[in-house]
Amino acid sequence: MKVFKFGGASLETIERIQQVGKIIQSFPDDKLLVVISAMGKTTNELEKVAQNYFMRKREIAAQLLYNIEQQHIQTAENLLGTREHPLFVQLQQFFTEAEWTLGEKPTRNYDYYYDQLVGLGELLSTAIVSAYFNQAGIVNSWVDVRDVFRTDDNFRDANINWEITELQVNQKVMPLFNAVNIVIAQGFIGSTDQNESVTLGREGSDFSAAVFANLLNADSQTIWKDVEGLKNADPKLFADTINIPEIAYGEVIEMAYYGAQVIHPKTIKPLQNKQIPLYVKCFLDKDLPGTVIRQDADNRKLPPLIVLKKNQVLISITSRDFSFITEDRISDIYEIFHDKKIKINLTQNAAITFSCCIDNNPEKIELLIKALHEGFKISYNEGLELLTVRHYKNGLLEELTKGRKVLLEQRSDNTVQLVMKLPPQ
Ligand SMILES: Nc1ncnc2c1ncn2[C@@H]1O[C@H](COP(=O)(O)OP(=O)(O)O)[C@@H](O)[C@H]1O
Ligand SMILES: N[C@@H](CC(=O)OP(=O)(O)O)C(=O)O
Repeated sequence: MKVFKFGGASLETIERIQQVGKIIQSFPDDKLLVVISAMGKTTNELEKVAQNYFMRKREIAAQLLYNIEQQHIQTAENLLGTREHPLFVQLQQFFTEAEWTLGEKPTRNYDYYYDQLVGLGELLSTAIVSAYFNQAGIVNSWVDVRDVFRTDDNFRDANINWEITELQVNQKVMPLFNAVNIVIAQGFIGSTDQNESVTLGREGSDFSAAVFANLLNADSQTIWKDVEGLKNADPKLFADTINIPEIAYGEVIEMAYYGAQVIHPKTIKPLQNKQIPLYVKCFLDKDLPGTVIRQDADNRKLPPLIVLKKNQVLISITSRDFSFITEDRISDIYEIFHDKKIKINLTQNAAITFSCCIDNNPEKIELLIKALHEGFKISYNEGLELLTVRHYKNGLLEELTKGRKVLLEQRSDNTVQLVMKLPPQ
């Protein structure tokens, strides 16, 4: 058994969806559990639907949803060559459910409604791809992963209940492989014991695939991307990046943790726990060697690994009365961050100041400052970059920091982190 994951970029055009079909057909002897994300940037569009709905701008939300509906129906028709197919009834049902949600007056929090609406992208994409594959002779079964992945109700970042999910994988997914070699499931979503839809965090489909790989005891997981493999830096941000043929789980978990937006940080653990290798391959050219991520990869040949997080804010939290920022106060500060669901990317302590670097999310930061304001004086610096380099070399750091002012620096033997300010434009 192999687990494949195809992300939004691989489903962006009709040609790419057809290419995904060709990749799958080139594994005729394998059982494949195929996890699929929403097409292109659909999730971003659905986020706008959720935001407008919650801000009581229901007409705008309905219009945005209608646009998504038209795009998907057109894609489905282009792939199938007809509108006379049960797929269109299934798509209509998904949209009707979303319209019902839009018709309700919001009585619960935003995260709940977000999850009822935003997971729609994966239901649509998998239904379309599954129907198209079956018509093209790539025989498969479609599964609604909300009947399989049981989670808690931590909406927008739900946690898998492994015990129940394992049971449901065995009862509902395994038997499908008696009739077909290919099962298609949605990434990113699951459901609570109350049958409420949840999402697992943005870009969470890599993790969904890893959950399946773990519970199906797969031989391997492959994430099909628009890049030739895992590189030492994001090729969209840096020229002359180097492809990494093999790398250990531990290095990738660090890269993802520091913000490398290529693999979801939660993906590695379920694979490492069962020693399942993770391949990163290019869907544009499946014969490129790509990258293998596994336990005993030789890390000695690794180039410097560079992760750049843009749009950062450095917050300084200072005690008002010159009292020290001791463990108990730090614990209070962390509790506030946890409560506001804000991830801290880097911290630094001084006698009366606790500084931390976070992603710039103005709404969350406003709430954070309000909560911290009572006990502390707050100052912050926007428009920053957080650069992390593992296995760094000094010459390289000079090059990467050229023209930037370093506001904060932390170094260990093999990792350096710099918070930097760009020169004024
Ligand atoms: N270290 C890295 N190696 C390769 N790609 C990277 C790296 N860091 C960031 N990326 C970016 O990840 C993108 C692919 O991931 P993503 O867009 O999430 O794909 P998908 O949504 O299709 O799963 C690439 O286009 C590349 O710009
Ligand atoms: N569609 C979701 C989940 C996901 O993982 O997508 P992708 O594989 O395209 O990054 C998102 O955009 O967050």
